[in-house]
Amino acid sequence: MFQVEVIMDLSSVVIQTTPFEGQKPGTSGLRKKVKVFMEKNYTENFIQCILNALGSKLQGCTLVVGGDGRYFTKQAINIIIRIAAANEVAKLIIGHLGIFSTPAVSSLIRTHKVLGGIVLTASHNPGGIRNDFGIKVNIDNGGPAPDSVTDAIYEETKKIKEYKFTPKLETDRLIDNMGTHTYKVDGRDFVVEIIDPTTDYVNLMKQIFDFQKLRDLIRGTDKRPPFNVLIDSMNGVTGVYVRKIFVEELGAHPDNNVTRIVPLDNFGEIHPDPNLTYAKDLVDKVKDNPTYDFGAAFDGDGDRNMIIGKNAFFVTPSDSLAVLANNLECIPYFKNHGIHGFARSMPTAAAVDRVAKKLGMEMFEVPTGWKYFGNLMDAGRLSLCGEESFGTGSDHIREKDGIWAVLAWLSVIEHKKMSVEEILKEHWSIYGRNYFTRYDYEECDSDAANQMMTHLEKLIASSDFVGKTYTASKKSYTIEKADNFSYVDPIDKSVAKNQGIRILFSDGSRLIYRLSGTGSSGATIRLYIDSYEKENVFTDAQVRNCH
Ligand SMILES: O=P([O-])(O)O[C@H]1O[C@H](COP(=O)(O)O)[C@@H](O)[C@H](O)[C@H]1O
Ligand SMILES: [Mg+2]
Repeated sequence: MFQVEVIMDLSSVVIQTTPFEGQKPGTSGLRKKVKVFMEKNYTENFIQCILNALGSKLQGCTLVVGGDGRYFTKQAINIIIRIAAANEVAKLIIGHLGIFSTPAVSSLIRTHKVLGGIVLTASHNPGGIRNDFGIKVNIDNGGPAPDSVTDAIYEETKKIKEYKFTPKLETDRLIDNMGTHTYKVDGRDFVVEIIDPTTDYVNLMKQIFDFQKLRDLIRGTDKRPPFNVLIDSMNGVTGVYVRKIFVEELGAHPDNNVTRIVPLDNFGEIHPDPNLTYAKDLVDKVKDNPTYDFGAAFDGDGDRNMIIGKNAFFVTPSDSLAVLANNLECIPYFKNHGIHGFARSMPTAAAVDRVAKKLGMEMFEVPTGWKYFGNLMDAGRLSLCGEESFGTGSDHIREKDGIWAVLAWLSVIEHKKMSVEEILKEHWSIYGRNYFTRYDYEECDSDAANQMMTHLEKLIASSDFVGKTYTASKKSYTIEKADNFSYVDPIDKSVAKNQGIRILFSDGSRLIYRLSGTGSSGATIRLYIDSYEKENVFTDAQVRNCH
């Protein structure tokens, strides 16, 4: 660590620009192909619009900046530094080499009590020069910006005429070394602090979990053999955190217990998305080696997770949420902070609702997007939430958190002294099972996808739709209700409309159609099937839901 005092007084300049079409943030920030972000002024415009949308809070503020290290991260950071300096931002806290996982940004914003952050990621979308980049804004609670903020940014992008820039501020290799750099820009102090991306986050995890118990689980003790894990970072940002937490703190073996833990700017040409399709490598390794008791994978920016047990026994994200909800006493954090309610996104299977009911907890159903959980957490009404899209998290931060989810699962396993499969089977025999499947239709024509949604909307509005009965595999399903999901935030009363077509059946089963908000081109249609069984709980979900 070092301090650099740059005495020279730098001046900012104003550069003329014109708006770009389509700079509308999606579910989780602006995601486009790298080559789009590389167009002259494209990234500069968007950054200036973010700062414009911050309004009077901008002057003298501190922002956290970093991301999953994908291609174009360094170039984007250099642009952010020069634009922030010219716009009277007082300080940027940036991860060494530009690296911060999304959960780490959320944590840093909270621990440093700063105005917000700029997260450079396209999450699970492939990286590299031919693939995706993304820019996302987080607000002062550490969470993704709500619609009101992203709408304001979008409005700015439609009318931008100029951006401010500090051309002589030398950014070359700035993020390669940790330390504090102080500049004079237009007579004001401007500070860039480059920090270790792991320190704050590792400390947070140590406060939440019992690291000694987790170490005993992984290393084994006189009384129990080592619990053999395989943690797969999929060449994404979690690699640096996995090395610190699993290898250095918890004693996992660097060759046998962790894999793909060096972040690569193209994720090694894979799709860094932890699911059965894209994390097949992990699934195969755990299947082929019966000594593995557990496997987990994360996405590019570290907020998603997938959990599998011995023989690659798969835990759906919806079940993962329900199991954790049922076992929070295994995690020290919740003993200290209490448990204040659960939530899930609308398409997520309703397994957690049953746990909430049994425990007498408040339960919320929100639109897809982690940003919808923030207000409830800030109001002290939500402790644990999750999404079918491989997101699980708690009110320790305001993002979903992949590493947290794995440590939570290991805490439950340590406490219950049961395997992943045993835990799931016990859960289903108590609560019944929500069989869940999702089908994705990617890169569809956008107009055609929109027409399909319009058609569905008309269909569910027809007078004889509700009450219709369908029979499949000797079971009858009667439509009880159908709508296009809309949500009124219980805290600030903001309204989110058109969040997906829901067809709800009288036994609690559901069919949901929605357009994804995270792609970078074309449309992705998602079809979700959630079907509840009280008794028949041990069938394959694909088989069950295809009937
Ligand atoms: O991409 P991430 O990991 O930030 O995940 C993002 O998108 C997911 C949905 O994606 P889609 O709109 O494609 O269904 C959301 O569930 C999640 O809260 C959001 O952060
Ligand atoms: Mg992600």
